[in-house]
Amino acid sequence: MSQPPRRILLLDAYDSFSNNLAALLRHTTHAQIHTTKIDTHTLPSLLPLLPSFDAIVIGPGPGTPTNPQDVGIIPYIYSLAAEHVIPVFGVCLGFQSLCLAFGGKISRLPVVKHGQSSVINHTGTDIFRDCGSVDAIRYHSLRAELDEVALRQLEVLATADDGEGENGEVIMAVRHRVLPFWGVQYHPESCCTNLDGARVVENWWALAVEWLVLNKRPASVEIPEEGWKVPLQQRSLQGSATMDTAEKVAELQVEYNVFHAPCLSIVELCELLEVKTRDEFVMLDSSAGHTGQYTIIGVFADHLTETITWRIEEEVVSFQIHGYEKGNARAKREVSLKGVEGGVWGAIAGYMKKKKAKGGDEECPFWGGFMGYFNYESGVMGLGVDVKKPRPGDGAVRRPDISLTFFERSIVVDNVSGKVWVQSIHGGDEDWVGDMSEKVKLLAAMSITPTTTPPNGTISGSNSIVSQQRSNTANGRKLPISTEPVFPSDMLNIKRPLQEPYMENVRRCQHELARGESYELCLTAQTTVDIHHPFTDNQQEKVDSAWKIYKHLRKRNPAPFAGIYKCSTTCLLSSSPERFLSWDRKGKFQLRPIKGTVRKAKADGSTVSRIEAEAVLNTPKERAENLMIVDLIRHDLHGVLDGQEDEDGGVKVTKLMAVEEYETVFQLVSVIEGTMGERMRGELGFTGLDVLQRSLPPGSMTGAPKKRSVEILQEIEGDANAGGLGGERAMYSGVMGYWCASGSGDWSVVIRSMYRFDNEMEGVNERRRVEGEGKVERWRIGAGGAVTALSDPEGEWEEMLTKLNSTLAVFL
Ligand SMILES: C=C(O[C@@H]1C=C(C(=O)O)C=C[C@H]1O)C(=O)O
Ligand SMILES: NC(=O)CC[C@H](N)C(=O)O
Repeated sequence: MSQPPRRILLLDAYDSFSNNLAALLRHTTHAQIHTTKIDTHTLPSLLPLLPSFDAIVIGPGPGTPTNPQDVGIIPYIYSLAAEHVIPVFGVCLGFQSLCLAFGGKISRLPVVKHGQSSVINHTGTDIFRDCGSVDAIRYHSLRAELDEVALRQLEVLATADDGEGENGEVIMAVRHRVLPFWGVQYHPESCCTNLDGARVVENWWALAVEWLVLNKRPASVEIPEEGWKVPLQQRSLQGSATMDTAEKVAELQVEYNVFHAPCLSIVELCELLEVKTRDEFVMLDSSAGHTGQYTIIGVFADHLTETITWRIEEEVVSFQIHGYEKGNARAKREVSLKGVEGGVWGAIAGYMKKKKAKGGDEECPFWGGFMGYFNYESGVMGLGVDVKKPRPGDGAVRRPDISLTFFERSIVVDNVSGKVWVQSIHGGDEDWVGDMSEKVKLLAAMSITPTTTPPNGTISGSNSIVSQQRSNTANGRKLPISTEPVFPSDMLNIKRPLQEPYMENVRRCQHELARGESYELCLTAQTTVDIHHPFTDNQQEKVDSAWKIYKHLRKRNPAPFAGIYKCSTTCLLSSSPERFLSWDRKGKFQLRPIKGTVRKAKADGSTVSRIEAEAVLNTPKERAENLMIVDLIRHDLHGVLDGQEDEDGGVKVTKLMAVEEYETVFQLVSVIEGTMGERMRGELGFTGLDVLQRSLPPGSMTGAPKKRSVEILQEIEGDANAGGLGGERAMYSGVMGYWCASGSGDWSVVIRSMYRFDNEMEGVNERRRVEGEGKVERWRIGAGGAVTALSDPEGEWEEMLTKLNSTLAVFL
């Protein structure tokens, strides 16, 4: 007779590492892991479910075990009546709660440990059986102390010696002397805890099963669906997207021309497409090495190109078709989100569900599809955190929190090989593809100088990204980087955050870290640049500096994830170095968080060398900052890719803390990858959008644990003097990128960028016009950095300025 599966209940205390623990449990125990939040159930609703489980694991989390709101149902687990007792393994907050439940005392560590490793001294017995030398990662501000009375109930299995100058000896693991309860203070699931450190989970499971057998606990029964409160299986956005039955899935045939144009200038190409005079222009631009290879331009077509926008406050999503006169009834429709599963995300997924592109060139990353942004607040909403209202800058004109344009026509340039694709998924669009190809070829031909182009049109030596990047080249020659500001300084009014309030915010963050509320907080601030345009008689003339500024930006701060999104009352200009999330057509996912920054320019005018940068980035402070985000990102990815009982996303860290060089900074970068299984992508209808939605906002911009950190930052970032917008970040800290109708996607973190709202510009204009001073437009630039317990406020201020200046430099 086959045994029923073993099941473990994982209680998640709103941490950003819980899914890593679930993955480790799944691999080592081969049991089914079911996760629920610490406050989903009350004791009466949980008790009837307990026979369905063989053990409970209580995860880490922010806050303190003495605060009922931070621990929810946890204390009840340790005080279950004898007939309900079940084996338990507590990690960090779960461990501290175990100690507290049996007489231990919780206090603050004099020196907190977040993302740092320690040698664990252990007994070599019990859950440490066969564990050799344990090197483990710690994320805690609090400690458990056990006096004689508590020690009668709990046995210490491991400690770490932090030295008398720090915390002295800190308890790292305990077990109850009679009951089947174990706990560890360190994080066995961290990717930098060694194998011997993770082995405790395997040993615990063996001991737990032994206890189950000895105590003749009956085999677990099926989980009753009702009473469980959360769906046992996650649903995909497309799986739940309702489709108009009249509408059918359209197979969109890609028509394309591909040719070599190695001397094509991206700037000239944009100008050919009338970037200077158009109200709307969208381009994802790669103007420097590493991950940056392609430039993708979405080409607007009258009466065809559609933009989807949504604002958090609204219960409708708007669809606007490009090119109609204002007021034309066909230009815009609004669709109610009432009853739409997945809300605006479900609506976006449903839109894409009907569009499947085929027949494009596999080598080309984008065939047609969505390009646009999700701002920071749209991600915050998804965490179940309220967005602060009223939002600054709000005015008469609608400012979307999500804006995505569906492009049927596009031009893609491979900046390494010089290949160009002109493509359309509109069907019957050969004429446009043909005409546009001719125009682009002609433009490229005009730039060609015989010395740089081989006669047969192929390119030699194209294997180095850097050597073939054409960002700062014209006709193959490297241009000197222009240091001319875009506008004369008397036209500008720049308002930077003030140093003292910013440093005070760093200290406030550190206070929260000391209290155990967070392990790392990415503090940010915003700078405004007002451009005062001289008065002209023609007030209708549109102030458009965007292209002028962008051209400078791509020269001054070349970046792999640069871009322009000028559409629907907002304009975003980015020169981001950071990929957030990409996925290919076969379901392979990649995240590439950056954490750890060194400025290249030294005070004496010389430049920091790579070796010097590596020395700085190899310190415990920088490595800890990066590791915390790596563990958080692993959690985000595991959360979706391992979501189904029989699915294993194979989440792996493929690059840990590599030093990468950019125009003005060195950065510490890690790469995390995973795969979405065929069943998930096929039958269950999961797409990259599911991963994107559940991973926003980017962890590198929040800190860990994500939810609590976001709440804390909303409070701290309110102060206007410190560059706060009342807790709002808007486009900054969001993501920008594409979701191709072929199934792939690539999204960057919106940093080293600037953005503008039309209403802000016009609001100021009106006043200025009356005063006869002309027009004013306002750009905002966000910048910040991760604050940890090891940060120094002055250093954080400098780091924020370094990042700010990589973008602000175009105005200086
Ligand atoms: C906050 C910013 O950057 C983020 C913070 C980093 C850090 O703390 O080292 C590095 C890259 C980004 O994830 C910014 O550029 O404004
Ligand atoms: N990782 C954790 O669970 C941390 C627990 C607690 N908030 C502390 O800081 O000590």
